[in-house]
Amino acid sequence: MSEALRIEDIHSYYGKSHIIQGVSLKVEEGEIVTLLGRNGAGKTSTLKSISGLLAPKRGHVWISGEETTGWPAYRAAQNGLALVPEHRGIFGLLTVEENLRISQRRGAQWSLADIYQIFPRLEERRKNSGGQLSGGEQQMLAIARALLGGPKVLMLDEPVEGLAPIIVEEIVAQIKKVRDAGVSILLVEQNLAVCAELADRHYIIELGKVVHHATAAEFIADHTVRDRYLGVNA
Ligand SMILES: Nc1ncnc2c1ncn2[C@@H]1O[C@H](COP(=O)(O)OP(=O)(O)OP(=O)(O)O)[C@@H](O)[C@H]1O
Repeated sequence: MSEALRIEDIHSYYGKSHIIQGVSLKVEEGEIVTLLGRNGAGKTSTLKSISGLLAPKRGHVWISGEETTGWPAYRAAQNGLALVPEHRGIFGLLTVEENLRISQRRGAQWSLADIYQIFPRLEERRKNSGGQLSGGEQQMLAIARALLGGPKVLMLDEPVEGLAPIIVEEIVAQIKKVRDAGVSILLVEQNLAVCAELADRHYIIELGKVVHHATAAEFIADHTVRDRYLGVNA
């Protein structure tokens, strides 16, 4: 198996605040890996450090074996990295189909037909404006737009936060289909049932440091980890 994403000893700051303090992790090709932790642990800042939205002061980032450390976000995106941020970033005044068409990259492997196969609701809603969509549909549109850029690695920041259980199930199934289509995924998510269902491996981060790493089976078996690091008795 080869590595889709690797970061090593990343240190990032907001002003003088040393927020990310030496994070290392990897996502192998075809894997879904989660980054877990309490509020403020540094999960979003880690994704920003990988994508180039927050320039790390130390450490290294590789995407599909190519070092992209310090690259601006648009260049990392061209090299196969996509980030779907928490506040979804879709165009509310454009229709669903317009939102998709402006994200299409010439030569990328995803067609609109491929997208509609994974997200049939988007096809049903293709003439509606982005602003008319439910929260779950907006999340699907945000993921679909990211895919049209042809990423090798997709980073999702809390994709099911605040959504009804039935929509969560739908999005979980869609994320699996995206993985099955060959996209490797780094997932930040607070819903532990979703993480347990989707992921091959988990990293837990606390105060900007990775404090625990577990395979899917270890994570499901070891309830003390959830209590200790995540503050839940799940
Ligand atoms: N733009 C910013 N400027 C200064 N400090 C920030 C900024 N963004 C985040 N922080 C701080 O950095 C720390 C890590 O935040 P981050 O958003 O990465 O955490 P998180 O694990 O994603 O948490 P959450 O689940 O609440 O989103 C927090 O203490 C937060 O207050």
